Amino acid sequence: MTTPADEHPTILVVDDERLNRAALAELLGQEYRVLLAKDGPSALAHAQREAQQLLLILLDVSMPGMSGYEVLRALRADERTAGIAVIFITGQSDDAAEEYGLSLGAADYVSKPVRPAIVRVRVRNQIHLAQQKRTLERLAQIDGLTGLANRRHFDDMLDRAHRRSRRTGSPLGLALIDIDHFKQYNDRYGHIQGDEALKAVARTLQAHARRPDDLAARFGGEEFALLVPGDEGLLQRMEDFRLAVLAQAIEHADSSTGPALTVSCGLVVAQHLEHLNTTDLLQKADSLLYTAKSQGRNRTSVWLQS
Ligand SMILES: Nc1nc2c(ncn2[C@@H]2O[C@H](COP(=O)(O)OP(=O)(O)OP(=O)(O)O)[C@@H](O)[C@H]2O)c(=O)[nH]1
Repeated sequence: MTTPADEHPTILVVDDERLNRAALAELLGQEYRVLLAKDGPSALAHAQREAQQLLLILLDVSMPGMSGYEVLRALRADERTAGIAVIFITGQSDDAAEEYGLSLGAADYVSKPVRPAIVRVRVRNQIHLAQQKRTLERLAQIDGLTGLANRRHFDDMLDRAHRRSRRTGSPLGLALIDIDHFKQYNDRYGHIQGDEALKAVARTLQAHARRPDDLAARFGGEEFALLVPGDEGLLQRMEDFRLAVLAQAIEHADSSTGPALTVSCGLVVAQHLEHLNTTDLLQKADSLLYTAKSQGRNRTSVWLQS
């Protein structure tokens, strides 16, 4: 599995001395994309903007204004930048300073004047570790069977989207989706074929999660979820998705709903989230899903908050 950070590992060099920045850029520029910052505030701005690509920061300790220690503390306090590895570069060579830097969470420590070969190896080691960490983080968010986001990741993203919508007043769309008569499907065609049907529905759902902030997830068993910050056309999209599953014509001879595999959906679009927490939203979507099931399945039940 590759991520943007694997293809373009990015390093940020932060040093108030132009010559030091230039030397490190030259040393590392062949292997990495190197960004430069001359002080703490611009380092933080770079880190926030490039958090997806940025794997490592080489951080000078002594800088006017904001010290490297303060920069590291600010990085750790922001969830977007908290996981970025930092190597301190410093002219101070006493043990206490080194111990202090490492205790703040720096991955490594390099003394000035820098020895190029040593810096190159230390950087390579940290980049390797950072890439492994990102891969594990990605794997921990993915459902192994379908490749969609798993329940844990979905819960995190729902939480985040809910906070954002509360703050901005923008709508939040949430759909829960359940395959109809899936027990009978497994009973007739077997569990392996059942897994293939789950994967087919997952692919169709993913194809309908088009915008960068949309999230298609496996909610559990034969249930899926779609999270859509904003509400642009969500109802239409759910209907398109439901009909696309039907159009795949996956034979389901034991379904009382029809000859092909179908899904039922419960859809909520909420805007005033002061009195609706994430559990309320999920419960609402779940009860709408139940309504869709009890009204005959292969349909979408909707609640649009006005
Ligand atoms: N093949 C396969 N089946 C699964 C998986 N996870 C859950 N299931 C099956 O999904 C079925 C869910 O059955 P029920 O909850 O009774 O629901 P249903 O038969 O779809 O009935 P309705 O929801 O009322 O239409 C069970 O038979 C589970 O074994 C999985 O990963 N693979």
